[in-house]
Amino acid sequence: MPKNKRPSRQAGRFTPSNFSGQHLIRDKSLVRRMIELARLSPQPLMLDIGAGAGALTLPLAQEGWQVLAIENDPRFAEKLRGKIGEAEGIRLVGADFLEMPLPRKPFGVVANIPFAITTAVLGKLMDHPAVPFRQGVLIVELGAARRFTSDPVTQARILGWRMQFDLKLTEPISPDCFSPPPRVQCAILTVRRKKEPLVRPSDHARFMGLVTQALRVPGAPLHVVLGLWFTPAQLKHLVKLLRVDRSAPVGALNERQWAAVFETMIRHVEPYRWPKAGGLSKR
Ligand SMILES: C[S@@+](CC[C@H](N)C(=O)[O-])C[C@H]1O[C@@H](n2cnc3c(N)ncnc32)[C@H](O)[C@@H]1O
Repeated sequence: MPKNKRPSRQAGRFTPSNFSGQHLIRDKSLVRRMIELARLSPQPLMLDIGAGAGALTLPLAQEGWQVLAIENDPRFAEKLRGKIGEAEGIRLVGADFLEMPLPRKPFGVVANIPFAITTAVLGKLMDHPAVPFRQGVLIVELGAARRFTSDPVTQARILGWRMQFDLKLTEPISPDCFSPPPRVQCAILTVRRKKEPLVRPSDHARFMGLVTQALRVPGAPLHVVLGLWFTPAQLKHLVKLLRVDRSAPVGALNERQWAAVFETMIRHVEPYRWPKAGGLSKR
């Protein structure tokens, strides 16, 4: 049995489930749409994460991009190698994206990623602002796209991404665009690095330390949570600045308000009271 195929019981028999998320794009208009979106902020180098049989790899190269295609299933990698042949501008890596080193020069991503590792893939691209990821056009589960883009943001990790990047649920896509069709609705998620991040990249780890602790209980009242670090007088000033009720849930703050909380902490709270920097995955 291939490494990534988990057996599942179906109609009394063991059948391999599609654990690697091998839902290949079969609708060419979807490929054209993704390329159109990628052109809005082009990078010379594009990563196709989970390249499969090359539905995106080859059209991207034909449009003039240098493409780094990554595929960890050796059968697909071999098939794709044959298809690429002498085509220029494509490098194929047969590896697990989550384990491989990332390019050091700026890059974008255009990919139909396996849904099972969506958060891990996005984390590898966006947890650390020093990673030179600039923009992405990604097919993800509709539910995940909603979670990444909706307000309020109650998960520290997603908040961290949104301080550095604009994430947008661009459009829903029908499962019929894929073969075999996934059981869930899908969407195009576009990501673009902000020109002006809401927190300086050099402060990102410190910011993550604050929000990881502050959002442990997103429903807790703001004054109770922020009272861990701010004095009553500082808190009074902060609540006024944020224009919120001091009893509002801490998880109701938006990105700009979090930027203001952080800035106020750096300016007015004595460093020995700051929460420990952290909350980042390993690179
Ligand atoms: C949803 S399919 C997309 C295939 C192709 N890009 C397309 O759109 O037709 C996801 C692909 O990712 C590959 N894959 C799964 N996990 C991976 C990983 N950790 N690293 C690299 N590729 C992976 C699967 O083998 C599969 O080919």
